[in-house]
Amino acid sequence: MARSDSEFNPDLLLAHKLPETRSSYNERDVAIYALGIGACGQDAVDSDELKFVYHENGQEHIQVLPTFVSLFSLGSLTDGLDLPGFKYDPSLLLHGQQYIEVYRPLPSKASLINKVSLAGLQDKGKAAILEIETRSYEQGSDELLCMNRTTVFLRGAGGFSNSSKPFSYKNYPSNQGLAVKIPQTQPSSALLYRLSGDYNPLHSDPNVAKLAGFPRPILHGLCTLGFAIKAIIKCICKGDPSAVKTISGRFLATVFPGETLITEMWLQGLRVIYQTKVKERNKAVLSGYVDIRGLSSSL
Ligand SMILES: CCCCCCCCCCCCC/C=C/C(=O)SCCNC(=O)CCNC(=O)[C@H](O)C(C)(C)COP(=O)(O)OP(=O)(O)OC[C@H]1O[C@@H](n2cnc3c(N)ncnc32)[C@H](O)[C@@H]1OP(=O)(O)O
Repeated sequence: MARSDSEFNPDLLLAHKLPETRSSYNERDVAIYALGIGACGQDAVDSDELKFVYHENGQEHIQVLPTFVSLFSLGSLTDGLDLPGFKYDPSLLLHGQQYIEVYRPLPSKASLINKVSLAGLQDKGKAAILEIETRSYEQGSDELLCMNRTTVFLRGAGGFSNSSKPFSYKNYPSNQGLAVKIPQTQPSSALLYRLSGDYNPLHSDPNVAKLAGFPRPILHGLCTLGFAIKAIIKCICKGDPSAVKTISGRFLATVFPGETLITEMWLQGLRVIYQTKVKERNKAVLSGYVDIRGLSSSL
């Protein structure tokens, strides 16, 4: 892996105000996203999943999976990594965690205003951790639709503060039985998923992947998250995507397109604890929790 030639000035970085961004999506975007996380991947008429890609039974709108909102954080940094007090090699960046809150039913098309802020910065010695919060509103509405907190793990960028008291900032408070096999990812999964808007060549270009220290392109973290949460919606929420209130996930290890993902889940009250493993390597790659609004009485 190449050494990072990074420079951090936490005071400058945290004082920087990030601009609002605008974005929009339509039903085609919603369907392409669902296909990218494997909806109907094993069965084109899957009765639990057709509604995410097609107007099943004449339904008026395609239903939106809650992890779709993770795409709203992709354009958070309009100037890429060009931030004051921050110099970093983007090829060494890995997605560390994703936290999502969905406040209202998701429309199948919308124009959005995204308010972006830096929510955290930590010096972990060998790495720096940066957290970016994106609060999304429908244009013309004062009501918050959803919130994403994206944690990026910046390899080689730690050690910018006093090692006896490493820099740590966060602007928010810190907070059995069911197992399901998720259909395996496809060798082309990252190539399809990138069409939802994350064109980082780490996921498609073998040379870029090698420079970043991987034998071949790796799967987008948010694609793995989408697979896992879709399984929870199927198994626990009886197929109802609007039952999901909050999603939290930490990416523990890389996934290669084509590997089989198995998600185990445990229901504790209205919280689902989950862990996703790559079957071929018996390796945990993602863990976290999902808070749900309620369970239907027939469960
Ligand atoms: C300014 C730049 C921002 C740009 C942002 C743009 C907007 C948003 C876009 C976001 C998308 C970014 C691009 C997407 C890329 C991807 O999708 S990459 C694929 C998905 N991610 C992965 O595959 C990563 C898988 N995980 C790993 O490989 C490893 O877990 C790791 C991240 C390399 C860390 O492992 P390791 O170095 O062994 O760490 P540890 O020694 O275990 O721990 C050190 C400390 O770091 C904390 N930590 C560990 N893992 C994470 C994590 N995933 N997230 C957050 N924090 C982590 C850990 O707790 C340790 O801390 P302390 O306990 O305090 O010491």
